[in-house]
Amino acid sequence: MDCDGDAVLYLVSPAGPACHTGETSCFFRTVLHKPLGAPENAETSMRGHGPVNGGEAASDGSEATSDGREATSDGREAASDGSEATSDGKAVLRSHEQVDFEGSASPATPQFASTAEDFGQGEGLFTSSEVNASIVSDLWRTIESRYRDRPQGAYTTYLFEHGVDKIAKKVGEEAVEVALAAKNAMTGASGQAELASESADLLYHLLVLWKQAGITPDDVFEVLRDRHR
Ligand SMILES: N=c1c2ncn([C@@H]3O[C@H](COP(=O)(O)OP(=O)(O)OP(=O)(O)O)[C@@H](O)[C@H]3O)c2ncn1[C@@H]1O[C@H](COP(=O)(O)O)[C@@H](O)[C@H]1O
Repeated sequence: MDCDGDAVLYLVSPAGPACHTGETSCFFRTVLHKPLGAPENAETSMRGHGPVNGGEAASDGSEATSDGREATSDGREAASDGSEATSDGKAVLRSHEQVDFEGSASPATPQFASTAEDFGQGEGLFTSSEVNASIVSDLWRTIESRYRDRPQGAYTTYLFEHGVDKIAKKVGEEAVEVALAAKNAMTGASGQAELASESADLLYHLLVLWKQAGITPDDVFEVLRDRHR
């Protein structure tokens, strides 16, 4: 409850989509902040789909963007230059609002970015890695819900039901597969794709192991932060 007793904040776990876009929550975009020391008038970036400033629904059920442009039928939004956002349906939005970091902002026309270059990769501001890293927190939330709800048929439930020995064994197997894939990756692009895939398997099983053993990604990230020079 807040200081004057007129607002209560509940942390809930939705059973299904709570957002009109079909997302579990309305808060599915990631905002990347300007790094300390970056120049004045640096831009903020957002990841997600749907209108930036709460556009109104069009008659066909699609949504208009804040500047009146209409979303595509599959939920993606058209960019001002006619290009569309990412093919996985998660358009990448980039607000060109000028932010002075004293709290005031002057609105400008929102534009839509779909490539790493659009995010300023190479400019030292925002990288696609920072944007993509949000999948780890999404995956962690799913793993937590599997631990809590144990839906039948889910592979994560299967792992939790078999316990720490099974999960630790899977982590060991996946780690060996990563090591072998790394050897192949040295000889070409297909090996690199295999390494990326095996690494994803390892990361997933590692997150499941953390959950089973009672630690969180934050516990690990704090260790990394402490070590970082
Ligand atoms: N990221 C993953 C993920 N990565 C790998 N795997 C599974 O890990 C297994 C690895 O394959 P293996 O051949 O080594 O293992 P297996 O023979 O299938 O299983 P075992 O009998 O050896 O345990 C495969 O079944 C993969 O599907 C994953 N399973 C689930 N997720 C994510 O976890 C979330 C919840 O998934 P469910 O619990 O399945 O709903 C979703 O977001 C998924 O995308």
